[in-house]
Amino acid sequence: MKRFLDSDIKEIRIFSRDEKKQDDMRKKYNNDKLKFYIGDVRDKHSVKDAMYGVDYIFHAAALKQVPSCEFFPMEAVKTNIIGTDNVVTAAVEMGVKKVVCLSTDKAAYPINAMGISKAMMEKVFVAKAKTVSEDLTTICGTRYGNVMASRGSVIPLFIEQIKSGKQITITDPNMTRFLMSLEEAVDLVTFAFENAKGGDIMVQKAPASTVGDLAQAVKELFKAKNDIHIIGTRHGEKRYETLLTKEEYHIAKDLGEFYRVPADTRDLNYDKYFVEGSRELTQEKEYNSANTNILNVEQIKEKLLQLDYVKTELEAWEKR
Ligand SMILES: O=c1ccn([C@@H]2O[C@H](COP(=O)(O)OP(=O)(O)O[C@H]3O[C@H](CO)[C@@H](O)[C@H](O)[C@H]3O)[C@@H](O)[C@H]2O)c(=O)[nH]1
Repeated sequence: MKRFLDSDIKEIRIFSRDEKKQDDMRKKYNNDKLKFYIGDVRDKHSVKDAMYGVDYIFHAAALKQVPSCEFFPMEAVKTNIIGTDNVVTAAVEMGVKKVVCLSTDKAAYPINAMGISKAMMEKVFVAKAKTVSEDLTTICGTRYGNVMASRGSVIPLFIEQIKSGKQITITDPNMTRFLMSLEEAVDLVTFAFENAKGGDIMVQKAPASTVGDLAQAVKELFKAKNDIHIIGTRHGEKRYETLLTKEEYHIAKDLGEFYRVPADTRDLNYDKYFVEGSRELTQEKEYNSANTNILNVEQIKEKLLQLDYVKTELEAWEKR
């Protein structure tokens, strides 16, 4: 938001369901460029109403918590899949120039309802992208891993546990997750906005860490003595996350800091599949949080100290 407010963009529309969060945001930014629209991606009318005169869309609306989607998978279907279809269909109808859809590493080789619904979301926008001329609407996406210290995630949880003198709960110390700051996630979305072609999924190369080392790094920063309690994995969790499947790695373009996964442009002509076959899928490796650059405790601490949230919490903790 900060980056957009400082640009020469004429108007920024926030479309979401939550009046309270919108009101908080209105007060926080206090800027006439920002306009707020109440609606729900599940309701195409409300989506369309917000799109008059709009050039670009960043579609981030989602049910994104793994456990809640596990218990209410149809809710994930409605928001993540049907909601995305509503957004991209309305965008095409309204002549929006570009739509960037935000996905997650949990959509690659998905095993939980959240990841499966996000994988379907990717299928929905890639298929739509192929039906529309890029001169009219370019539809593309990004896929990224855990955003460090995002709301409800494990870093704020560890910090709260330390502050309240509780045990630090670790699911599986050897579980790995990609680590990205919010700034890096925004860089990826901006990169996709500037460079992606219709149907592309953009992925950013990122380091990872084990959850055990992450907890240790937080403990050391806060000079905490809290005990560690191993609680076991939660509903629908994977030991490691995948940002590029083997199949995608095979076709992905390495752009330095990013990968571009282009859409399969073949058409629906079954003959070809039987007669021609296609490229050979060799023993490619996938790109995952277990084979990327794994940070050690010192490196995680360095990365944590770059986060405003952690810096503020740490200062308050040291002054207590
Ligand atoms: O008490 C806890 C809670 C979590 N974890 C672990 O910490 C890691 C991160 O967990 P969390 O911060 O809850 O994130 P994820 O479950 O990995 O999911 C987040 O990251 C995804 C990207 O992978 C996003 O799509 C999701 O919306 C977002 O919730 C995982 O290995 C958990 O097993 C613990 O060790 N102890």
